[in-house]
Amino acid sequence: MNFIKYADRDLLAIDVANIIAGKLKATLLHEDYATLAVPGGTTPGRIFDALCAATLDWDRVFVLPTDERCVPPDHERSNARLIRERLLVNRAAAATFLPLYPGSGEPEDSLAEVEAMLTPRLPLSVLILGMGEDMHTASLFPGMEGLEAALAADSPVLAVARPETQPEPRVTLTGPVLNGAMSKHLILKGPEKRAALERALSMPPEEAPIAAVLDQISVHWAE
Ligand SMILES: O=C(O)[C@H](O)[C@@H](O)[C@H](O)[C@H](O)COP(=O)(O)O
Repeated sequence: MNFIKYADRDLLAIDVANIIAGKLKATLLHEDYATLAVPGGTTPGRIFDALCAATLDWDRVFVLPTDERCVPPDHERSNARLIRERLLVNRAAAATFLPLYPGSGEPEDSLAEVEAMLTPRLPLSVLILGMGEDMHTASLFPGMEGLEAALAADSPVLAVARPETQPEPRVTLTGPVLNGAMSKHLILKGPEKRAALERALSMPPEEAPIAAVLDQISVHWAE
């Protein structure tokens, strides 16, 4: 695990955007396309604001969420909405979005279609993850019903029951898909999350799901 500390959150956002753009460009030098998975939450927006202006062949990039809340695509808690409003604009508007949830109905009803869409585009070229103070990542929450399955699943995506701390059911990329990304980045802010990450280093993924993806990951942190 490579831990990078930034002087402030703006510098983190600008630098991570540059790093991600560089990884995408490097992938596109030798691949027909690149697949970028990004988190929801309050941290990635500033990164998206910088990344969307990067000069690269966005028309050869697939963008998907690491997880999705089961809400309509225009809902304020929708990760698809966050990505469309903050990342898939400017030059990055040329990228192709791969939704994990169609925005209505039971998530299980569309999983086969999502899996068929996603599988040919794996492994992920670049992965950005966030983490909660409870050491969840994507929608892999400690104590969640179905967590063990999601940590070890053969399928790349699973619908999971509403985590206790969340208002809606989720769809999440599974542990092996996240951990198998070619370039992995964890974005963290605040002392509480740095402490939570430290704790996770000595915990099993069933108790600290972030522990399932820490192998060869770059952690980008600012106060
Ligand atoms: O859909 C989500 O909520 C995210 O994928 C989730 O895993 C997020 O990354 C963490 O909760 C950290 O969120 P912050 O960026 O707000 O700290």
